[in-house]
Amino acid sequence: MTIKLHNTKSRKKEVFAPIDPDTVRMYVCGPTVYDRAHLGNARPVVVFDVLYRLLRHTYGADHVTYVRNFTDVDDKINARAAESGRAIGEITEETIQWFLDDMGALGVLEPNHMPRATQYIPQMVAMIEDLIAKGHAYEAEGHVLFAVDSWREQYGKLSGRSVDDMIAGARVEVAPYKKNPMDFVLWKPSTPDLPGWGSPWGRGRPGWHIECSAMAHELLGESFDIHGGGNDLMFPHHENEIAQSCCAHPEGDFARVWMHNEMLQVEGKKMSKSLGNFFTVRDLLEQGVPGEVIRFVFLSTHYRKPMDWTVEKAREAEVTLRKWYRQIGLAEAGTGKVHPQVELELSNDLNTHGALTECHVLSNSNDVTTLRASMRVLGFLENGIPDWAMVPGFSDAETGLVRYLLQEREHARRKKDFERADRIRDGMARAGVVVKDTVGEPEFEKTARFDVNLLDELWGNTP
Ligand SMILES: Nc1ncnc2c1ncn2[C@@H]1O[C@H](COP(=O)(O)OP(=O)(O)OP(=O)(O)O)[C@@H](O)[C@H]1O
Ligand SMILES: [Zn+2]
Repeated sequence: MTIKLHNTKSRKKEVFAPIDPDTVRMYVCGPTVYDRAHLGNARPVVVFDVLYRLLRHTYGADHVTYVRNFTDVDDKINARAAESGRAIGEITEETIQWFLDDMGALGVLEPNHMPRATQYIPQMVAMIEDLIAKGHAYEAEGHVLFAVDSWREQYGKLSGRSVDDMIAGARVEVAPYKKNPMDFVLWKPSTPDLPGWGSPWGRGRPGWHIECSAMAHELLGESFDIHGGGNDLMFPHHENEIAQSCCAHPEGDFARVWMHNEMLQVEGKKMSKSLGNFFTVRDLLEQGVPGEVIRFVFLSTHYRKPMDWTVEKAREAEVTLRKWYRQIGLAEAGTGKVHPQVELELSNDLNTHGALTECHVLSNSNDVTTLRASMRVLGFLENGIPDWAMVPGFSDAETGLVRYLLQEREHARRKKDFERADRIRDGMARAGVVVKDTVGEPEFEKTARFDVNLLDELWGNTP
């Protein structure tokens, strides 16, 4: 199967061929951990999870190495600690767990490596020393800065800007110790109250960009296949990652394919913490929106298009998923093969919308085993049919049937005819009725595979 991916670097869809055919290597920029992930933050996580799944499906589960970092040293974290009076480690630890729980609820697989920046400080220091030695960085007032002029021709290629345009257009911090306003921080000094590590330039901490370069190099080498992230990171973060990595390791070419997802928006503006127009993934989950519904809404739009979250989209997604789960449950469907059209759509630059459209076709033709396999490759059904897909509510007639059968079962039990009691219980389970024996009256619920005909039959066949 040929996978085509849109490469931001070439601005084209390219046929994907891994450097090492035995192991595809990809890196995605992870969150800075000081607060709950908002819905926008979840978009790249879900998008690159689908890519990870597609690569595993294509090359084999053990032939993909996916790295997604945690930025656990950052001024935003320091600020949060200062204002809350809590320890930094406590905040980052808690936030990482929140993140993993929330993304898990969206059906996201854990990457193979989730490096934390604070565990790679020696590698960052070594890389910075190397950059200084090669003439791409300089020390000034306890800071180390990357000298953009040392790489002027290349800098800005990913985002398609020239250094001069960037200087004119960007709001860059013009510190007196910078030789060029575009120069960016690799290392900065820490005061005693801030986290810091010993270095040749005194006690300090790394800049954000060098973190990703160092972790990617350590875990994936100087050339790897795919680098992903939101398109808001393209400049300056990714541009700076490229500059650092290519200058420190000129023998490699850092990432071959650069993929960027578009933003989740709220009324035309990026959902972001700084704009304050956000709600968290946890908010939605607590409102009772199932994680798989959130996932479905994300995958209904191509990752390179901006999108909104709407209640209507969530409702439609839920109705569809319920229908599909019910079909799969009713048929007690095993897992067949992923439909070739679903593979084709996903291989075409992750056309998840097209893949879901094909799932609709499979549902309409009641090809449930293929539907099941196809949904799984999209990251649904990971833990079987979820509780929320249970069909709510019994009609009066159905309730009458269930009550009658429960009475019969109770009757049999009293007469110690346990075989009959069990037959009734099992028959009800087959018909998709789950009975919970509680202290008073037994409670019962429908599952997605509820079938009134089976219940009717049981009623007729229970002597
Ligand atoms: N609205 C969004 N849609 C899609 N991805 C987003 C959105 N906002 C942030 N991201 C992604 O989430 C990750 C973390 O971003 P970040 O911590 O900068 O969030 P943010 O809300 O933009 O914060 P801030 O407003 O403080 O910059 C990045 O990979 C970024 O690309
Ligand atoms: Zn990064």
